[in-house]
Amino acid sequence: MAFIGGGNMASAIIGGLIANGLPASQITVVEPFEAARDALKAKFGIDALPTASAALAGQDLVVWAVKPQTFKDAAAAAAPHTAQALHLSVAAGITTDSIAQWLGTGRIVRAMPNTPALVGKGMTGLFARPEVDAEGQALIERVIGTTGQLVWVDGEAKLDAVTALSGSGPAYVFLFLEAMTQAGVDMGLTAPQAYQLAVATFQGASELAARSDEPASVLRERVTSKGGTTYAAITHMQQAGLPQTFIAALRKAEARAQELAQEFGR
Ligand SMILES: NC(=O)C1=CN([C@@H]2O[C@H](COP(=O)(O)OP(=O)(O)OC[C@H]3O[C@@H](n4cnc5c(N)ncnc54)[C@H](OP(=O)(O)O)[C@@H]3O)[C@@H](O)[C@H]2O)C=CC1
Ligand SMILES: O=C(O)[C@@H]1CCC=N1
Repeated sequence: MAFIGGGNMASAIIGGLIANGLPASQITVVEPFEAARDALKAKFGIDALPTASAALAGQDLVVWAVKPQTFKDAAAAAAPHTAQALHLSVAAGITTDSIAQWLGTGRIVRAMPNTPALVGKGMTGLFARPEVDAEGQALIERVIGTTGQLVWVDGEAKLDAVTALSGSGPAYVFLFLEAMTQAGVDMGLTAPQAYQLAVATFQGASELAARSDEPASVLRERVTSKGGTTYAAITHMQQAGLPQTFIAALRKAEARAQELAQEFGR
């Protein structure tokens, strides 16, 4: 298989594949940025190519891990060498109609992964065009399955929702971690203590939610003793409009995904 673009997201998927036994020798990467090529060599022993070439011919699967802004140019360079392959794109916003036009094939799956894929805890939304058969979908599941969980969506527009929720989502969690750590420091904890408390709280609460049959609202109520500390904090958050702000923020991310399709699509 080949990767076009060898940055953050490509490294996350390559890391999962290698950890699950795929030899690095079976992975070809095209990456114009020298420092990124050096990182691939150091991390995985992969000698990435600086430009697309005939070395891409005969690949079963080509993973597109370039930024939306550079997809069209990267496709123009690689398309002549990849006509036979199944294609997997992780680019935010870029529609499979655009990709099909650039590559001259409709055998495309669009994915929206997230960076916890780096530690095997990724969450990926997938959409397959009708041209992709069951065998192709199974291959994609084997590849993405090495990075964590996956879910297929039945309409391509839903991938913009996946992008807003789980694709960008780790950044929201990190923002909360930053704020909780700051609050801990303000209250007299050391920064490492506050950070450990915040990270462990997210880990524990997420695990509890994942294992519970009850909705998050019930789990929240169980923490919220009447007239207690949690009540004081949650009431402040609700009065400050935090839930509505959060929902509106995700809609901004969804809208930006739609804009990317307009700006950088065909
Ligand atoms: N980061 C994230 O959390 C997520 C990202 N994505 C998507 O993944 C894609 C990649 O993002 P990310 O990995 O963060 O970005 P990176 O910038 O880390 O990686 C993209 C790499 O592609 C290289 N590149 C640029 N042009 C070409 C080309 N013509 N041929 C081959 N490679 C090229 C870039 O080099 P150079 O720097 O020189 O331009 C860069 O190293 C994006 O489309 C993004 O929407 C999806 C889900 C989550
Ligand atoms: O911010 C972005 O555009 C990409 C897509 C999802 C996460 N990072």
